[in-house]
Amino acid sequence: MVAEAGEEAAVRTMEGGEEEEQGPFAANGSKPNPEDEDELEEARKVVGEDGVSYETLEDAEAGNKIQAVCPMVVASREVKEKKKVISFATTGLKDVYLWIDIFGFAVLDSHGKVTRSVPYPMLASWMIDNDLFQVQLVNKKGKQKVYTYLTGYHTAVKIKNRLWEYIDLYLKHPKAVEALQSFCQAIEEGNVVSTDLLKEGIPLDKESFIDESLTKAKKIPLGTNKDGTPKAAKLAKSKSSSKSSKVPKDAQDLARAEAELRTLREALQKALEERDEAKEKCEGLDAQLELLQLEAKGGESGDGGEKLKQVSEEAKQLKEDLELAVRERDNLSKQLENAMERMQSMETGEAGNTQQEVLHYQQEAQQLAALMEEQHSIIDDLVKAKMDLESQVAQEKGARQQAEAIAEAATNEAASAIAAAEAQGEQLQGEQAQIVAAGAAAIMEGCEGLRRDLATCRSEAEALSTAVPLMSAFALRQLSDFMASGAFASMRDAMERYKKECKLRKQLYNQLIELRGNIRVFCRVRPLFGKEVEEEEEDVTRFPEEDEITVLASDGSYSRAKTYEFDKVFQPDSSQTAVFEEVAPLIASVLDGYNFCIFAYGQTGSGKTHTMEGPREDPGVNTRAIAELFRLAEERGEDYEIIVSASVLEIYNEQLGDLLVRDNSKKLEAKLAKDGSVHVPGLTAMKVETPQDIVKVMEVASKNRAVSATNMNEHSSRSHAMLSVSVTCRNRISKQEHRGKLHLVDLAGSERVGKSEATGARLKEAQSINKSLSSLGDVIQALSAKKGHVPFRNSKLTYVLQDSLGGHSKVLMFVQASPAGSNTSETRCSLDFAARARNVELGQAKQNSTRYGDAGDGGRTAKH
Ligand SMILES: Nc1ncnc2c1ncn2[C@@H]1O[C@H](COP(=O)(O)OP(=O)(O)OP(=O)(O)O)[C@@H](O)[C@H]1O
Repeated sequence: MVAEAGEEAAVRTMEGGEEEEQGPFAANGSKPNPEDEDELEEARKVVGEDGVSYETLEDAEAGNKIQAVCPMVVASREVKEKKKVISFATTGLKDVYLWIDIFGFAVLDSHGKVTRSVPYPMLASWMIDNDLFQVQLVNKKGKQKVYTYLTGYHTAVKIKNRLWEYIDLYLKHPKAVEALQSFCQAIEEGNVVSTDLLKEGIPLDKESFIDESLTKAKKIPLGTNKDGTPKAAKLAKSKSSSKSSKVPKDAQDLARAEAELRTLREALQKALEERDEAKEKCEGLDAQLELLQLEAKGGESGDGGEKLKQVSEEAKQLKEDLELAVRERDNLSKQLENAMERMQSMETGEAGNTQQEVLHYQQEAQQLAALMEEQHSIIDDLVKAKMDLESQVAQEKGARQQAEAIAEAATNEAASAIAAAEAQGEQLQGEQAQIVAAGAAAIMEGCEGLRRDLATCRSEAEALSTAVPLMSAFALRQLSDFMASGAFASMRDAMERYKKECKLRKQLYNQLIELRGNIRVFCRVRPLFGKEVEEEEEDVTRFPEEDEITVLASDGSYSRAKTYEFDKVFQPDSSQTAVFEEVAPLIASVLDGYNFCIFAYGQTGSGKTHTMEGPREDPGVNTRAIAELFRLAEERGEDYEIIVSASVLEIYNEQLGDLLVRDNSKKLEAKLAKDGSVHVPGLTAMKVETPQDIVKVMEVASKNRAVSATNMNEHSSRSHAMLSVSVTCRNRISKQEHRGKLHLVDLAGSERVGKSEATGARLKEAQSINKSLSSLGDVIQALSAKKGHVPFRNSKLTYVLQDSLGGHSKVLMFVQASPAGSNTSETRCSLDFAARARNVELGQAKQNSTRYGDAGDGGRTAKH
């Protein structure tokens, strides 16, 4: 067999090279095209594995030509039409197509290449068992080989149906049956079937085949052939000659009909036999009756009367039996007639009906098959899904194995790394051990030295322990001798003298600065608080000596440290009382008719208000100063009459305001009197008779003071506030009157505009503050440089402070400082300013003293 030979090749071989010749199974007689040629050429090269295929055309020509033709004709036709007749999957194979024809079956791969083709004669048997399609082949030597294909149930059913479809078509087509019979017989006998047989064969184009088959099936009754012989017989013959054990469906139906006919014939035969038997019986009875009738006639003459009666009854019975037999006979005759009729009809016209029935059954069977197919397609899908899952599982397994292999490799690697590390560790341990040993040896040596030292120390200590008591006793003796001697007394005297000297020196210094009229400067540093503590800010202030302060760099280093000396330096823990103690001695001068100005300078939040005003429960300088005034006045006795009044002036945005009236929109102007004193016409002055009165005054002023928030301090004062207390002290006896003024000024914050990040109204405030404070700086500068012109008029602040800074007043400045590192530069600016101010010599203060009645009292009289 030439399993690979294509249709054209096969025909050529058989026809002796007639290329134009078309094989009998060529689809509609179409001519082959070059592409088909290529495909077929390709197909020829494929070698079957079963040992029954032929490799070359020569082989085919050498023998068994015809056997090669049939499958190849079918195969090439299918290849040509590129039909995927049946597809199935086998392990390791993809897109393999299997198809079966009446002449055999072939297997194609996805490219349409024939991988195996088997002619019908070699197909010993085939069967479909669930998902398996099994073919048993037999080669020329009679060797059997079984091929099993995994098809899926649905595919298996397709295979079966297709096979039956072709067989049905062939069996319905007389020419096909003839061809099949001759073909099979020829092969069975080992003859080569002539090509003419195939040439004369019927086309396998399915559509035309079906039409033609059905037309012919109508025209040619199945019961007869063209030559008039009963077809069943021929079929039986063909069936017996075929190697296939399968019986066509029509043949089965006809066989069934034959069997039925046979049964009916047998029944008819039986009925005829029974009829003959009954006939015989009837004839016997008639004869008996006749005889009896004769006997009856003779009996009437003698004692034959009884006998006649008996015979008559018997005859009556026999008659009844006869009638029954006749009915039976008629019945059987009728049955026989029916059977004959039925047989006749079967033999004549009912074959068509049977055919119809068969077709009907076929249709039903097809419908059932379609339903089955549906189910099988679902099952196929499930089988496919299962296979997919299995392949996935296989993949997963592969991946897992790979992962395990990687893990194992990693484990091995880790193990070897650990081993290497251990080895290295051991080596390192060895090295370390050597180092440790060397170190230990050195330490031991050191210890030995220490031990020696210790022993020396111990011996020295022992020596000392004996010496110390002796020495102590000696020292005590010396001390008591010393104390008993005049040296100790003189030393104590010296100490006391030294203290007196210091006090004197201070007094002299105070007198000196009094004479010079220097501005006294007290520096007060507040403690770190709130945010500064939370953020752990650096405290950049140090106090190396009394009344000295050092400001470090903002990071707390001494790199840019600067030390200042002031008249007094109050550290953060200084109390309000301690601060006022230093102020108190200066207050008395107010009662003596001197002007005294205390002002607090410093950046926002540095403690100006705290020092001047202070909280109610721990008041600052203002309250304490007034209280001191009243205390001093009281101290002076009833000879003195003290008249005290207070006013509070605000300078806000270069405008003067009265803080003792709620509506301070009234414009105020400072006036400089001829005597050099400054007064503000229209400014409210409140009589103060007790220290508590001044507290009330300050509360009113505090409420009216312009206060707004900035990002430097939660309640930053944005204006300068000046509490002016006028004190008139009259001596009732001498009629001497002293008029002194105490100005207590809480300046606005001195921080730079840039840092306050103020905008809009706040910016204007800051600019005004800057202007007044820089004017103050200029005034201080001019005063310290003893310049002829002092620019008091440059700002409202300096103008108002003119009578304090202009030479007739005593001035004390509190420079307030923050210890926080973030405020370092502001602190330095303030301290630099204060240091300059301290150098200012205002000259000796002028006492305002007149005779009683020489000048107006300017206030109401307070009697003590
Ligand atoms: N010596 C101090 N001891 C304890 N707390 C202080 C001290 N000095 C200032 N404070 C506190 O620091 C905060 C700021 O002080 P204060 O209002 O007096 O600053 P300021 O210089 O007057 O500010 P502004 O220029 O905004 O008026 C206040 O809460 C105050 O109680």
